[in-house]
Amino acid sequence: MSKEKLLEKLKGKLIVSCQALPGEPLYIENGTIMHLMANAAAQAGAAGIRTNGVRDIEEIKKNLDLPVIGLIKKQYEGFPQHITVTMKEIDDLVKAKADIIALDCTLRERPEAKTINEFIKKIKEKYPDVLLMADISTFEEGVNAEKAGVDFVGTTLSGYTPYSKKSEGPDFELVGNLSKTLHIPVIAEGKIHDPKQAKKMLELGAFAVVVGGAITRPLEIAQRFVREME
Ligand SMILES: CC(=O)N[C@H](C=O)[C@@H](O)[C@H](O)[C@H](O)COP(=O)(O)O
Repeated sequence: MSKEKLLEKLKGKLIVSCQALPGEPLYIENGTIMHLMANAAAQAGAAGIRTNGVRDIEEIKKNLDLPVIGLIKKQYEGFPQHITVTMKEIDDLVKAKADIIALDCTLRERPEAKTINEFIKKIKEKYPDVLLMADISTFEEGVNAEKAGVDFVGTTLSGYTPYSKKSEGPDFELVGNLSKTLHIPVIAEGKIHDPKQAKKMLELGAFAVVVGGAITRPLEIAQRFVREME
């Protein structure tokens, strides 16, 4: 799919993150049901899917004709990043035909390439046509990712790095500031728990909105009910 087509499909729309990691109730050792989650999202009118790992990307792409943002969660000893950290994961995601590849674009030191800018340069040299979504946690990281040449910036990691803003809900301020400043699409992601919050993200200038746990993680949803009723 061309970049123009992809942008047209995703603009102003909902992207549903369908992920289950080892240890989570919907994770299956020898199989997956994430494509069923993705089918539900598609039936509801979502415009894209975000998912983890080659198996789920391939399974979802077999079933649906929607753009897939792919990532591989894997941590390397001595480094804090966990979303698409080395070229091995990029190679696997390209092979799995992810339409967009999401990767940690924080400014922390990483394995292989010393900096994120070096890593992005290497990826674009190896795969000139690949589309990259920078998962960032602060304004500075978003600005840097745009300069480094990514195609989308997502607020995925706000609240998940030791130095980023901690709050219960989504980071409206970061989405608003990045949308005003960057020239590339900003994707609002992280802790968006109800439709009004998603709509507000669009009003703040977000290009598209990723919602994960509030739609696809039943444990998380049930916990919110239980906590509220205590
Ligand atoms: C921090 C991290 O590892 N986030 C992951 C990134 O892919 C996913 O576990 C989240 O579900 C996703 O970002 C969507 O966010 P939320 O589930 O809050 O709607």
